[in-house]
Amino acid sequence: MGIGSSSSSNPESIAMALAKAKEVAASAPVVVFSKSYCPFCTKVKQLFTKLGASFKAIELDVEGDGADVQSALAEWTGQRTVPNVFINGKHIGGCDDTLALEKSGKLVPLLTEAGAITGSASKTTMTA
Ligand SMILES: N[C@@H](CCC(=O)N[C@@H](CS)C(=O)NCC(=O)O)C(=O)O
Repeated sequence: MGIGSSSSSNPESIAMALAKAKEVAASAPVVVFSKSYCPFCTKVKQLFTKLGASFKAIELDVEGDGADVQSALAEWTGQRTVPNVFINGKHIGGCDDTLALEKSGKLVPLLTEAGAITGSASKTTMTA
């Protein structure tokens, strides 16, 4: 491994990963840093799908620099676990945090404001 290699977790590669994490986090209305085998990640992605919200998922166990991005996210957000959810570029938290937002009725407005939910809301009930 030569000097300047980005394939190991050193401060330099984590700094690069931090720049990437920040760029990716703001690159879509909803971004989920995830792992393909993580049940909490599946749950959160299923919730967004159920709500009709588009999202971008980055599977850190598949990405070559996933470990560095995870370390960068831990430094930046204080959260090392996945899923690590961003809405409108803003850090939301993990699965529990996202589910709590839904329970309190705040998630759909956030998703709508971010532009992740477009068109008519499927859960809207019209009473005559
Ligand atoms: N309470 C957390 C649970 C998340 C969690 O435990 N995720 C596991 C993967 S299933 C994790 O990130 N473990 C550390 C790691 O993969 O590095 C949440 O609500 O998001």
